[in-house]
Amino acid sequence: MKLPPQKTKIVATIGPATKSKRMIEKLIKAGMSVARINFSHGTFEEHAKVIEAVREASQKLDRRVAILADLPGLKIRVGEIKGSYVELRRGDKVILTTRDVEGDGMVIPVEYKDFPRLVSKGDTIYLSDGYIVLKVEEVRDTDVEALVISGGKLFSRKGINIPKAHLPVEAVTPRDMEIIEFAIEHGVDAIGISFVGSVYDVLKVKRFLEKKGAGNVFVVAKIERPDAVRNFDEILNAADAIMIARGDLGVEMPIERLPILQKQLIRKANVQGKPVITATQMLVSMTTEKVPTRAEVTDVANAILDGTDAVMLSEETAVGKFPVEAVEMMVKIAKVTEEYRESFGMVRMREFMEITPQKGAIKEAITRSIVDALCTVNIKYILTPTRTGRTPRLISRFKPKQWILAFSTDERVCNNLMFSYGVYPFCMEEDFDERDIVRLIKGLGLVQSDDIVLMTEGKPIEKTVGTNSIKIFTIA
Ligand SMILES: Nc1ncnc2c1ncn2[C@@H]1O[C@H](COP(=O)(O)OP(=O)(O)OP(=O)(O)O)[C@@H](O)[C@H]1O
Ligand SMILES: CC(=O)C(=O)O
Ligand SMILES: [K+]
Ligand SMILES: [Mg+2]
Repeated sequence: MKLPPQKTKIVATIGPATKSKRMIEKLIKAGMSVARINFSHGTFEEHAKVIEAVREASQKLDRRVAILADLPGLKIRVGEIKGSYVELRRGDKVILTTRDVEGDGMVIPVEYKDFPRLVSKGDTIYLSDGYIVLKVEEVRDTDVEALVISGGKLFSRKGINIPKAHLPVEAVTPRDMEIIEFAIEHGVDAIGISFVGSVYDVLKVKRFLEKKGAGNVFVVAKIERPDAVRNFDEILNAADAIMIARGDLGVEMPIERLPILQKQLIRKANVQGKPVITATQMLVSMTTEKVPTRAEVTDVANAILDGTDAVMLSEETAVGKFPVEAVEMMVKIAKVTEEYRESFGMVRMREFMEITPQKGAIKEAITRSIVDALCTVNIKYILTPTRTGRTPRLISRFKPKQWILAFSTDERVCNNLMFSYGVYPFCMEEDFDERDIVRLIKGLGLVQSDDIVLMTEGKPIEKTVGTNSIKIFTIA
């Protein structure tokens, strides 16, 4: 077998342009690692079909794909607009209303009953990730009258941001809980919590999952409001992974702060060994064009150099004209860029040692010592038997140039390793041992006699102990 050309993981949002089996197969072949379903759009019926199609295609092609269910959360949205969009021009007066109407040029429905209570005269309202800007002129019972400051095409169901408004503190809504139940029933691997405000949002979802016997579902905390940035350390600690959701974050905070914030959040997630997804507008011009802009290509490359585990596509694959090309483009950028990060290992480790406290876990010491070994011996693969996925994730944070082959008996653990840079998971039979691993990778042609590999172990092997040793050996 051949391992993928790139170690960076690719999250692709499935939508109208890609929900068919044929398109999902194409995305998988192109390199999609995670299929994201945005529950802000579409119906349960559609989503159930997508889930089934992803599982079928993944099985047919023998390529592992995780499924991420992204919750709507607290986002206020525009309702349905006649003919799917209206063109708003600078100087136009519009009425945003909570009345149940279909939108046209003058009247725009808003799907949030308390909307008029959130704004007052003079406030700025952003539509469609900040693409359109309005200024509030008058607030009435169900209506908000506003002036278009900066115009553009406004499509149905686009987001509304009012950075000044104080939204309810709890980000996880009753509707989100219903979606989580649906997701569990349909065997989704991971849940993305939108607009996380504090650690309690993460814990609420975690507790619910545990109660439902789905404690192994991955919880991805989406960082997209200032509260989440402020409470980031606690959120990171409780979540399994994070997403830098730059779409909303870039409206809720001064957009010019994004680049540095992205680097800071990625570094913190790396130190903790939690996968991080960089999301939104990465190749957005490919929604309509076959070739991305130089700035977009550079953005993808820079996110990888920052240490992101995964890069994400939204409208590019959900509604775009070139979804397969967008995934292929990310693969190409990743492949070329990753070659230039080799030397990061030691530098990063020194930084990590300065940040992490001395009273770290045994795994912490073991995974650090691997970096040293990789610099000393010509090691072909890092082999990690794992129960929870923790060990391969702790190694992945150093972004080694070797693949980390992970071996687990748990399908869900394998799927969730699809979020981690450079990790290739294999699902094993119960009670597998070192010989089974070597037999498997030899059989697949990944290694030959005389190749040197590094394996992490929990000794004694018959007991449930965490990883506490490494072994470097030559394949017989
Ligand atoms: N399942 C779907 N059905 C229809 N359209 C979709 C679907 N998923 C995504 N889209 C379209 O692709 C666009 C980009 O997707 P994306 O997931 O970034 O959504 P978003 O509306 O910007 O909100 P969010 O902040 O929740 O990500 C959406 O605005 C929507 O127009
Ligand atoms: C992905 C997402 O929710 C955002 O960028 O806002
Ligand atoms: K969402
Ligand atoms: Mg968002």
